[in-house]
Amino acid sequence: MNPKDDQLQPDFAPLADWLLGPIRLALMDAAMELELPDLLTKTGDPDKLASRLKVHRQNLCLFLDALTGLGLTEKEDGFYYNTPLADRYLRRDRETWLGEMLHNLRNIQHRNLDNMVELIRSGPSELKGEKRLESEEQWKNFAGHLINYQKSGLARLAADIAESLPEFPHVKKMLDLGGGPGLAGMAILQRHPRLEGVLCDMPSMISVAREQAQAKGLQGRMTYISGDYNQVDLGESYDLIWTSHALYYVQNFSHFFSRIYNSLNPGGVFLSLHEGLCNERTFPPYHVLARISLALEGQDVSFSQGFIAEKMRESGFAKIDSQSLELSMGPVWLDIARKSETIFSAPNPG
Ligand SMILES: C[S@@+](CC[C@H](N)C(=O)[O-])C[C@H]1O[C@@H](n2cnc3c(N)ncnc32)[C@H](O)[C@@H]1O
Repeated sequence: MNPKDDQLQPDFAPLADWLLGPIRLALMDAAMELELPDLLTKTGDPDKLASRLKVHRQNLCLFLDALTGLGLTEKEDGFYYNTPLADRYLRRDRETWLGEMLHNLRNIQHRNLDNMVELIRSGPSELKGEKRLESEEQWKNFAGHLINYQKSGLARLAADIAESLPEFPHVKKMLDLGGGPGLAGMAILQRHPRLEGVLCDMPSMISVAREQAQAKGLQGRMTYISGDYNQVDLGESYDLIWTSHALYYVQNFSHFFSRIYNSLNPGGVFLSLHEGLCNERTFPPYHVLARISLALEGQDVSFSQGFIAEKMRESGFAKIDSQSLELSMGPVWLDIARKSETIFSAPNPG
């Protein structure tokens, strides 16, 4: 073999790195179980931490050193502090606490790791109840985690996107379709004092959303459509429809998008934020890996790139613009569908 050939071989660093995946997760889990991010706001002294937690001091220090390697703590002169990451997302007293979301997503994303080979050999078997993605029971259990997820960034993103539309000053009525606890739609409402909001979701989510609207003082500006969006009347005279990560349960896209089209006023805008798999459904890796457990059990629901924009076009929208956005949980496509070629942006919103 030519010695130069050896230099052309790939490094095995990725394989070595994959071994660390379960270790990283176990460290984060243990930190949350010990409620360390909360405790570290009171003291970073390992002696005090060990005595408060009633744990083995030396092992606690080894563990804290590893958390520092992971990026959840910083260490200085033997004292430990939360990094901004741990401080914002792993403290239970923060409204951006993601503990429940991480727990729920782990249960979904990892649920077939132990029987992966069996699923590859035999294929999916029939799924019942809560395990089915369209089950209301499942979404009911996820309401709390969706609240914190939306507060951690999605709500602001939705409001930024809506506000950036030239039509926004003239928008009077909007629909948040499959909006869960509704904080994305409510954030849009908070950017526009005359806007009325409608939220469509399953009954159990609607009751959570009512509480959220009340807490924000938006109860007088919100109404609700409770039920399966394939069946219920979606309402009419919208200027804006927002939907994110919610179209997986649509039974007939052509029919559904025609209903959306008809529910919009002339000049209305339909915004969709969903992933778009490409490279023969192998990319982006985040979505492909995060959803392999679901896909193997027969729930391969991810959208392919361009699918939603194509359905928008087919249902009569005159102008569709698509752009990709980097979110914390993988890249997504924002598809903006307009009923009219010309953008409605009269000079004075009145
Ligand atoms: C992944 S969550 C997304 C929530 C929110 N749009 C977001 O981006 O955070 C999916 C939402 O779709 C709702 N959903 C699922 N099937 C539905 C259906 N058939 N009709 C109405 N809503 C549905 C769920 O209750 C849940 O709130």
